[in-house]
Amino acid sequence: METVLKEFFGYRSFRPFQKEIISEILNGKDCLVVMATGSGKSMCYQMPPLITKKTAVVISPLISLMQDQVMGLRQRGIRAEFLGSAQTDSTVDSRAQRGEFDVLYMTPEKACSSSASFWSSLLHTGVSLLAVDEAHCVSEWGHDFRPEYQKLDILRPHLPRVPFVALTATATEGVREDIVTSLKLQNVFTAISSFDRSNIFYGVKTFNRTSAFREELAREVYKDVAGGGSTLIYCTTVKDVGEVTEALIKTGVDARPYHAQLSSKLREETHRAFSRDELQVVVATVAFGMGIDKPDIRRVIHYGCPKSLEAYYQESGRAGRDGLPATSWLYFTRQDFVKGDFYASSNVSEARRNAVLEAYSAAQRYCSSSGCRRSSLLEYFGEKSTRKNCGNCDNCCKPDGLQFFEMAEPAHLLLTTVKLCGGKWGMNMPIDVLRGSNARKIVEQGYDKSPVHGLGRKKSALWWKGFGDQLLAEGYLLETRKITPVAQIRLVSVAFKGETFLSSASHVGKTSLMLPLTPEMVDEEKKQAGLARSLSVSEGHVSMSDHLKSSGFSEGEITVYNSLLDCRLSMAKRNFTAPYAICSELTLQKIAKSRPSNEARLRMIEGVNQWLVAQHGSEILIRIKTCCERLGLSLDHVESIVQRPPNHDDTATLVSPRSQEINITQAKVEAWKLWQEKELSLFEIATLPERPRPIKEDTVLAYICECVAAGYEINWGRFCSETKFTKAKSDEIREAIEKVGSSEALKPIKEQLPESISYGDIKLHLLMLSRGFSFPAEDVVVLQSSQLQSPAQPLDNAGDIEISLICPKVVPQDPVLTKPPWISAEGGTASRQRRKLPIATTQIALKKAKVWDA
Ligand SMILES: Nc1ncnc2c1ncn2[C@@H]1O[C@H](COP(=O)(O)OP(=O)(O)OP(=O)(O)O)[C@@H](O)[C@H]1O
Repeated sequence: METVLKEFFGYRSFRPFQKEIISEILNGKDCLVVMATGSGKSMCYQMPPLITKKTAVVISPLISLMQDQVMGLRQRGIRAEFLGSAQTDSTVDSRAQRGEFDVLYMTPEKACSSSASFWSSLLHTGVSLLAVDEAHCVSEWGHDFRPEYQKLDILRPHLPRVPFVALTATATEGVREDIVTSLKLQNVFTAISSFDRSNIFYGVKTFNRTSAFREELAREVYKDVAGGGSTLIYCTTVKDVGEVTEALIKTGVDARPYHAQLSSKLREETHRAFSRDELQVVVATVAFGMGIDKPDIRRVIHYGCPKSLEAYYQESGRAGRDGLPATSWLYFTRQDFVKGDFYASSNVSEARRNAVLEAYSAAQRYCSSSGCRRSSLLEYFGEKSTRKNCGNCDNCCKPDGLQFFEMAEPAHLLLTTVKLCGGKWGMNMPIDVLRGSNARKIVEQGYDKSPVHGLGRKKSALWWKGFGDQLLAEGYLLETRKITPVAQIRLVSVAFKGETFLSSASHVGKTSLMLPLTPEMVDEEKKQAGLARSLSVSEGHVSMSDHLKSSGFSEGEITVYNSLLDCRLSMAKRNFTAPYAICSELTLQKIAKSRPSNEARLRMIEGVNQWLVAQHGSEILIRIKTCCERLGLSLDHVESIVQRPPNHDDTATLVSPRSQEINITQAKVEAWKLWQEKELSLFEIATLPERPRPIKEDTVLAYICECVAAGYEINWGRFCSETKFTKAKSDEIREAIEKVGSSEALKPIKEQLPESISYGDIKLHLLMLSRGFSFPAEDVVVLQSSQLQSPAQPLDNAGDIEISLICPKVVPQDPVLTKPPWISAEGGTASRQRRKLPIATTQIALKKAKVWDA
C-alpha cells in the first residue's frame, strides 16, 4: 500500500484512518467514513482499484466535482472517467464495461438508471468497491438532502459482495444512522475522525445588506486578493450574488458570479477559470457548494448566514484544503434566521420541518456565541474540544482576551419583561415593550402601562436581541415553538434559572451576573459610540510570504517557490488542466526548500508522485538549477519536517533550525561503493586489509544509510537480508509509529516495541519509508530451510528465507500463481506465513515470479 501511495500520490505515509479503511475495503467490508473536509477521504476509494486492478465506482452528486476529480487523477497517471448527462464521449459507457478505468464516477441518476447488463459486465471485469461520496445527501436530516440518493440501495443486488463505502465530512449521529439504513450497509466498519480544521481561522460579524457595506467589503477584498490566492464568497440569494459581484467589479476585483440561474456553459467557464487560477474571486450561491475541489482557496466569506451549521462547515471548509493557512469570515443579520420559520412552514414532512428549524437555531447560536468558534463547531458535531482557547478564531484572538461585563441590571429588566409577556410571544414583544413602543398590540395588551415600559430605550433593538440570545444560551430564558397554519412561531419564557435569578435579585438586592458581549452587542455599542466598526476580512489572514518566513524560508527560497509557482502555471496551461492538479503548493514549498539536483532526489520529496517526475521532472529541475544559480543558493538542501498532530500531518511545516546540508564525506561514499557496487559485506568493508585498524560494522552501516538518505541507490533486498531487517519488524515499527502518531522522536516509538527491535531497526524503517521502499505487502511466503525437500539447495544461512512473489503483475496468466496462495501448497497450510511446500512447486514460483530475496 505504501508503494502505491508514493507511486501515484507521492506521499510517504497514510493519514489517520486511511490505511485501516483501505484494508477493510480490501477485505470486502462496508465502510462509513466521516472525516473532516480535506482530511483525505478520496484516497480511501482511489487506492483499492490501484491495488486490486478492479474499477472503483464512485457516486458523486455534482458533475463539476466529478470533472475536477477526474482531472486530478489523470495528472497522477490514474485512469479515471465519469458517466452522467454531461458526458459527451459516447464510448465511455462501453469502455467502463470493459474495465478500462480505475475510477469511474457516476451521478446517482446515472447509476440508478443503468441497466442490469451494464452492471453485470462491469462486475465481470471487476469492481473493487462502490463509494457514495457526500453520503449525507441520503438523509432528510442532512443539509443537502437529495431524494435520488435514497434510491441507491437498488444497486446492492447488482453488485453482490462488492463493499459499499459511504463518505461524508459532515454527519451528526442521526445522519450517520440514516446513511447506514438507507444504503443498507452491513456489518459496517465506521471511521470518524476529528472535525477540526485547525488551519482555518473562523470569524463572525454582523452586517447590513446595504450598498455601503458592499463597497466596504469590496475594498477589503481588493486589498486582500492583491497578496495572491483564491477567494470564494457565498451568498444566500441570487440577488445578493449580483449585488456583491457588481460592487467587486466596480472596485477593480476580478470576480464572477455563479448560481443556478446562469447557463451551464457560463457556470462551467467560471468554474474552469477559477480552478485554473485565471479568476481570483467567485461570488456564488450554494450551487457552487460541493462542486469545488480546488485545494488552495485562501478565503471563504459568507455574505449572510447559511441555513445550517453543516452547510457552513462544508462551505467554509472549502478554504485551505491543502492544509495551509486560510480564513473564513461569516457576516450575518437576524433576517437570515427568520427564513427558517418560513421554510419550516412550507409543505414538508414533520421530520424535515423540525430538522430545518433546529438547523437554523444552531446556526443562530453559533453566530451569537461569544466563546471559541472552533469549540462551538466541534461540539455541534459531537466532538469534545480539548482546548479552551484555539488561538485561531475571532473570539479567541481578541487582543484583551474574552471580557466579561456586569449584566445583572439589563438581565433583570429583560427577564421581568419576558415574564410580564407571559410566554405568549417571541423575543420581539418584550424588547419592544422595553424600548417604549406604543404599537397597537402593545397598547391592546396593556403593556404600555407596565413599570418596565420604556426602561430599555437607551439600547438598540439589536443590542437587546443579542442579549436575549445570550440569556437563552445561558439558560435564563427558554424558547418553545408553536406551529400555526402559516408559520412556526418561537415563544420565549423565563426558565427556572431565570426565575431563581429574579427572586435572588429582589431579595438580596443586587445580584451579580457577568457575561461577555455577543458580536452583535459589540457592534451596536460601537455604533452608539459613533465608532466605525472594522470589517475584519483580513483579520486572521496570513499572507503566504509571511507564512513561509515563519516556517523558516529565506528570501531566496521564497523566490524559488514563486518561480516554481509560475512554472506550474505554465505546465498547467500546456496540459489544459488546473495548477493544483499538477501538484500542491505544499509540495512546491518542499521542493523549493530541498532544491533537488536530480530526479532521484526530486522523487524523494513528500507529495511528488512518479507521474509528476515523468511528465515534468526535467522542467522542474532546470527551473530550480537556473533559479539557484542566479540567487547563489545551494542545491540538494536537506530540510526537516515538523509533523503536526495526527489530524494535520498534511499541514506539516518546514523548519530551518534543524536543516543542515548532509555531510557526505569521501569515506562514506567509499563504503557505499564497496557495498553497493563491489557487493562486499558490511563485515568485509569494516575489516578491509588496507585499513590500518578495523572499524565497526555499525559505522559502515551508518555511512551507507547516510548515503542512501542523501539519494544514493541501494539494493534493498540484499540490504535487508544482511541487516536481518524483516517485514515482520517493519510492520511492528509501523504500528508503533501509528500508535505514537509521529515519527519525529524515536524514544516513544521504541517504548512501544519489544526489546528485540533496536533503535537501528527503527532508523532503517524510517530510511526505507523516506526512500519510498516497502516490503511487498501480501505476497510473502516464508520457508523454513528444513521444510525444503530434495533436491534441497545448500543454504548458507540457517534462518528463514523470505521469498516475495509479486505475482499479480508478473505472471497473471499462470494457473498456479494467479490465486492466493500462489503456490498451491500440497505440503499443508499450517498458517499464511509458513507453508510447507514441495520444492518442485517452489521452483516454479521462483522461476516465474520476481524474486525479491531468497
Ligand atoms: N496520506 C496523505 N498524505 C498527504 N496528503 C494527503 C494524504 N491523503 C490525501 N492527501 C491530500 O489531502 C488533500 C485533501 O484530500 P481529499 O480531497 O481526499 O480530502 P477529502 O477528505 O475528500 O475532502 P472533501 O471533504 O473536501 O472532499 C489532497 O490534496 C490530497 O492529495
